[in-house]
Amino acid sequence: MVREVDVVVIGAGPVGENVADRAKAGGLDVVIVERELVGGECSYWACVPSKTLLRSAAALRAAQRVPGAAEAVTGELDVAAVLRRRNEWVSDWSDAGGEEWLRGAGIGLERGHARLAGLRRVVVEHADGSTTELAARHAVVIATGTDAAVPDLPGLADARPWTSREATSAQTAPARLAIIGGGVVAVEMATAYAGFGSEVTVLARSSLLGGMEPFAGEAAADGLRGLGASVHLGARLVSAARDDRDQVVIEVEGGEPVVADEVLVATGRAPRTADLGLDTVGLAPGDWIEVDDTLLVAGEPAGEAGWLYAVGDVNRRALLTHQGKYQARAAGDVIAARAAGGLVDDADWGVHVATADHAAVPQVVFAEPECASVGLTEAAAERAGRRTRVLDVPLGSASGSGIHGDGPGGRARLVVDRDRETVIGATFVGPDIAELLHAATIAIVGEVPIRRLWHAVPAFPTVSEIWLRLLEALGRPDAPGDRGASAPDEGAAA
Ligand SMILES: Cc1cc2nc3c(=O)[nH]c(=O)nc-3n(C[C@H](O)[C@H](O)[C@H](O)COP(=O)(O)OP(=O)(O)OC[C@H]3O[C@@H](n4cnc5c(N)ncnc54)[C@H](O)[C@@H]3O)c2cc1C
Ligand SMILES: NC(=O)c1ccc[n+]([C@@H]2O[C@H](COP(=O)([O-])OP(=O)(O)OC[C@H]3O[C@@H](n4cnc5c(N)ncnc54)[C@H](O)[C@@H]3O)[C@@H](O)[C@H]2O)c1
Repeated sequence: MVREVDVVVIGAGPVGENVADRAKAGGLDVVIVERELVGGECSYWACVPSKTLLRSAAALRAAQRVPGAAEAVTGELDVAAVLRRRNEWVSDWSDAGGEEWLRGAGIGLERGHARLAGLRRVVVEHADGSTTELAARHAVVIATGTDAAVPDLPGLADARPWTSREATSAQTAPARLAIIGGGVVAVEMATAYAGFGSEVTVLARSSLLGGMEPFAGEAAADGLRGLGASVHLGARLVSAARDDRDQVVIEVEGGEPVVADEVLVATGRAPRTADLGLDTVGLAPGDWIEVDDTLLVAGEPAGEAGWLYAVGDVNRRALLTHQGKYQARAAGDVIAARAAGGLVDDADWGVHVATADHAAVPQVVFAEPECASVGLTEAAAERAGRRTRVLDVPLGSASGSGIHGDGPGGRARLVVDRDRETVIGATFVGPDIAELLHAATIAIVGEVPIRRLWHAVPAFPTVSEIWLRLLEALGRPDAPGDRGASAPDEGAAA
């Protein structure tokens, strides 16, 4: 039997859920297909468990930076309590809440593995081997996310490596953890497990946090070392194996082997498209799926344009939950608009496009210290041929930062477009700076002129006064004597 619906969404991660929600709100009849847990990677094996694993030790360190509070911190981190709190946040890996939310929103759920079966058709294979065929009147949306990519290092696959799934769901902390990779997962998991007291060794083939300003990766490396981790940059790995004592032994070119109880592979992601029936619509199985700014799959899949969308991680535009959900809002709304024959607002920054993917993708790495960035780095701006001014100020130049806590202050950078006189990139590195980021995102997306930013007054004494220090470093427009001048701050830390 074929079940006819307006829209079929494949994958009930945060992105699929949001597409379904918007399309439903637009008056369409929607079915979502999920083969594991409603809520996806983010809720159960990524954002939520990783952040709950990190938070307790970060809170402890924050207290230790404030004399008076520091003296009151007399105990050790209670790792078992951290793991219990993580288990609560992931509902012990039950998606009953997600299922209830779908029911409440009036979105149909088919549990099973979905595959495309030609034009606007999807076949769902259920756990008992039975199938359901879905025919979409208007659109099919692929929101299947990504899996961890495991590199082809000799012996690694047989060494039972952890991926982000095992690292975020472990019920005990290994005594020794080796981590291959230097990106966000590697840095955050190294921070979490070092905080638990594991002996952590990071093996990165280059520097850390490659997509950010170099000073962010340097601070993350220093921070990890400060937590007792070993950080090897530029490491060339030869092989990995589990020995007869169940230890993982990783051979490193020109160095001593690294021996650990577990090895986490954190070397990026691969799209979940290998077994999705992509060949039935003329696309290559296993590939990332290219889309336009309305999230429509490029070309004419199965010979007809305008019905197949790919949203979230799977389109590789920005592998972040918030950015995928942003795409999802645009996709759900444009599907409803196209179904109704309504106006499609697909100009840059229109309702139905994900323009910010190109200009302002915010990201916070919950490292020690936190590293947050949005927009272009200095190097990316240069590659894009933009004429820029780059301003750096120490975080401690805002007295709010010093009052917030003692210790290494961190750094803030703005990348300003000289021709347009607007901010096009920002990076903040320091303790508890995550919440500084959204102001920068608004400045970039709003293309707020620098001369107007001078009127956005940060409250004293908040860490946000770092914005004033950055503007002072830039100089006030039309005040020729003021280039780079900095007015005194009441009580700024050195
Ligand atoms: C360790 C880690 C930490 C992270 N932390 C953050 C963070 O702090 N902030 C942030 O913004 N991002 C973070 N991310 C990234 C974030 O997890 C992803 O960007 C996000 O999950 C993508 O959402 P999605 O819905 O596209 O895919 P997913 O969350 O992967 O969901 C896809 C869903 O599709 C289902 N599915 C796949 N194939 C099929 C099929 N054929 N049939 C039926 N169902 C299918 C899957 O079971 C899954 O439920 C983190 C990632 C990792 C690995
Ligand atoms: N706080 C957050 O926002 C957050 C947290 C975790 C993950 N994420 C997202 O999840 C995605 C995946 O994170 P990730 O850390 O796995 O990927 P990543 O792309 O951030 O980093 C991959 C790292 O692995 C290294 N690498 C790649 N191939 C390798 C190989 N063959 N051998 C050795 N090293 C290799 C790269 O040099 C890089 O350092 C990211 O895009 C990130 O945006 C976000």
